[in-house]
Amino acid sequence: MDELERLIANYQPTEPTVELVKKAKIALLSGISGAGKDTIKKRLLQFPDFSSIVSHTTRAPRINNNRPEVDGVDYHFIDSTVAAQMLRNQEFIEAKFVHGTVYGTSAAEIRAAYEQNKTVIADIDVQGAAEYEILAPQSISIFIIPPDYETWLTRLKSRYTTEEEFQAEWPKRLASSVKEMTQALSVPYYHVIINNDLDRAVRVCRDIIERGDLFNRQDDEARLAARRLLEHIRQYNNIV
Ligand SMILES: Nc1ncnc2c1ncn2[C@@H]1O[C@H](COP(=O)(O)OP(=O)(O)OP(=O)(O)O)[C@@H](O)[C@H]1O
Repeated sequence: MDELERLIANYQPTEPTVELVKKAKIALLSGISGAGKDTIKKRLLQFPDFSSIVSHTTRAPRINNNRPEVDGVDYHFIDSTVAAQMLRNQEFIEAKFVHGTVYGTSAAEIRAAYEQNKTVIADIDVQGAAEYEILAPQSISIFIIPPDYETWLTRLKSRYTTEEEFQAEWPKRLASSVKEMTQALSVPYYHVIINNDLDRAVRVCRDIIERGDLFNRQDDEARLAARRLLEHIRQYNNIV
């Protein structure tokens, strides 16, 4: 086991960090690939009461959706020496070691937002949101879905220049989308948002974040829509 792996295996956040995470205002945006997480997050960040959580990673920046990742926006790109130092200083809320790469969220990201009374927004997978539910049960978890199967495919395809490129990526996206949606629908804490009209989706997101963890009929209807969409995805792709 190398030094970084050992530091992560034994990692514990400080007590003040644990406390901070439990009282911060946190909104988590999950959803299937192409549902609109990034688009909605960017719109929310235009309001002064939101800020984003940018994670740290030791991996190199790469091209994402035809765009090179930007330091400080997509991730804080750090080397192994800095990562080891941050781990020793207990600067992270949590840290992971995935295929030789360190990923972590620094407490400073949340502290700055907390001191300015802002809500932090993170675009996170269902597994990550489940971990936040334990660390920060007050966080608001939102699962974004496209309005229907055809619209989803059109939006996903719009990212690729050729049909071949799309087809090469599709099996991976399809499998992870079915998995993410199935997991999201199996837990009670998600507010589901149908991203049809973008302005409306952003407004609903803001309303949900402001009103806290109360669920209402609109949430039930959106959950039903998510179940129907999942059924359609399975049917159209012969997934049993
Ligand atoms: N309400 C909307 N109406 C029309 N197009 C939309 C809407 N929301 C998002 N889109 C478009 O759909 C595509 C996918 O959106 P986005 O990149 O935000 O998805 P994502 O959930 O972040 O995906 P991924 O997890 O794969 O990065 C983009 O081209 C975006 O411009």
